[in-house]
Amino acid sequence: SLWIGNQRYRATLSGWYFSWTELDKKNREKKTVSVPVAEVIGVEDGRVEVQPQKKVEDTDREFTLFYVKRSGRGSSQKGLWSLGRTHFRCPSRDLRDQWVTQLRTALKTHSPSRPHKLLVFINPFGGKKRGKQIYHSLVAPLLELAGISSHVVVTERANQARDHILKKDLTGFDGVVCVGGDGMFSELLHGVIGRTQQEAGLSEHDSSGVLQSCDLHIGIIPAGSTDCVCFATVGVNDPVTSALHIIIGDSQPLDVCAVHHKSSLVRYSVSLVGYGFYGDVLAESERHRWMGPLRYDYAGCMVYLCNQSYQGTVQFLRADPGLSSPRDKTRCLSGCSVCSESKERLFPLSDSCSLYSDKLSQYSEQSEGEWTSVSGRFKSISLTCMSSSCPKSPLGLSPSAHLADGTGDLILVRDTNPLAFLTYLHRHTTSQDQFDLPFVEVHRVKAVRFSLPLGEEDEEDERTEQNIEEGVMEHPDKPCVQSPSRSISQQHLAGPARERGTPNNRKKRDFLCGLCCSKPPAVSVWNCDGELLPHTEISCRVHGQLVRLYARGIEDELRIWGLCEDSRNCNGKCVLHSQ
Ligand SMILES: Nc1ncnc2c1ncn2[C@@H]1O[C@H](COP(=O)(O)OP(=O)(O)OP(=O)(O)O)[C@@H](O)[C@H]1O
Repeated sequence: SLWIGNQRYRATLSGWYFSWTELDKKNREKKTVSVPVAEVIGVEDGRVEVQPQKKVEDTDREFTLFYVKRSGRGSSQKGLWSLGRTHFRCPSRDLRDQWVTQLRTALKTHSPSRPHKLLVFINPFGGKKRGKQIYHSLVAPLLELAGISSHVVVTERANQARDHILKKDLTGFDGVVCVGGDGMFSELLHGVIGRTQQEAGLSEHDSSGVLQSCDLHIGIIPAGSTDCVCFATVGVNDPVTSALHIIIGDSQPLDVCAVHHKSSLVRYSVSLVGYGFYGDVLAESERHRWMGPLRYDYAGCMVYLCNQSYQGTVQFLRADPGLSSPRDKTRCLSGCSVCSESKERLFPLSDSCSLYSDKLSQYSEQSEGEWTSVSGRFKSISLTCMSSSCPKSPLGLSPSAHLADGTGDLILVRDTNPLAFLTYLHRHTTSQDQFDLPFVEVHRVKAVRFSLPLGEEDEEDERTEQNIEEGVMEHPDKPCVQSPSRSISQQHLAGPARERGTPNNRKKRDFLCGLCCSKPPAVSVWNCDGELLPHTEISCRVHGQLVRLYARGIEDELRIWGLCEDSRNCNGKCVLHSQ
């Protein structure tokens, strides 16, 4: 027996769950709360509080249990986690000590993959510039409670986090965490992938090459103005929820798309590689950064009104249509079977029992299949390795895309009238099928190539050379990836370099001349996870499960609330994780 306040409970710690059942005066069982041991954050002697400030009252018959608490069933904030806390009173000090010891032992046994030491990068300028405050007030106390040590670096410049991961000794760290937005995540992504390839002696510049998947986990504490990767892998943008996923050592593999130009790696992407509409919107929004996050809405309207479309040829390698399809109406949710079955296909030589075994994705030219080619005028071309859902588009760019099946969804929107294109865009904000339109096609692919029509590619090369001269790209033989990061790309594409008047720079400036100019621009720009790419002719290849995030994908509400150790016998009285 344990007491919470004056109420008596029957508590059991059995295998994977710690449960407590309320008893009435006649010893009849009422509601049960059941917490998976894997979701226990900490067990402390006495009455302990951590929020708003740490307070310890060392009473000798009490202990405090901290655990993951989900927002209530049917809540509008699906996926939101908070820190649950319950003070238990035991009949004696001895029994209290036994409970604490047993719970801590269970925690060690059932949660072997929790991190012990993290390297945290805070971007003090991301989003609303609250990164430091968010970390110190909301995240650090939780890490301390869970016994996780952290080394914090407050960045002083763009790419500092990436360079640190690439060059510094990371012995002892289980994972790297960013406090910032998608740009900071991208720095960590490039650092972790680059470092892993360096250590494996592999070149990132070989577009058909095999990449080593990364053991160092990445955590995201959302504190940016765009936190799409966090939203798509956790389901909400909330620092506490993300911190709790990190603490319990959740592990979500993620496909990564490597973007190459000729024989050089340009960048890695996890959410969107987009040409045409999405490229133009980013380029236009970069010119209005002073507007803050509103710039995206403004740029979206302006680019839509310009009604541009672009000529080009898209070639792609289809993924196996027998495994899944972008129109099969499924959703990639936590524990997705398509993604878990893909592991064996992607890493047939790995020891399936070990999450951390050394593994190489098994791409080979022989098994690639035939390239399909589509030419024409496109309003937009998008490749996404995940649904890319976000608060504005809850189902995302491709609602049935998977996080970790080694494929991406290629969405081709052919030239059409402005009203039809508006219908396509609008459907992203509703549950209507955006692919059920005659000018839209979607393919599940492993690789994509894009080329410009004859006559356009010279100018593209000219720009490429100019960018290389300006230092956007580093030498291909250099082992680490040179990402044309936000700052660099802004500097060289959106910033002063654009104003120099080369043919391409002129073209860039004329994005919005469709309304008034007789000769609209022939070439758009690629948007790669919110960065402008310095090249137009690119090739993309999806590397299955290349990195791992401290996340678990979006949880299926029905599964969570229906999941209970003995749900068949509890007659609905049983609650997994208290509300
Ligand atoms: N100390 C720093 N000074 C300037 N830039 C930085 C610093 N630290 C990180 N950065 C860069 O700032 C960029 C944006 O950061 P982040 O993604 O955290 O915020 P954000 O508000 O979501 O960004 P944005 O709105 O520009 O997309 C990143 O690409 C990162 O490289």
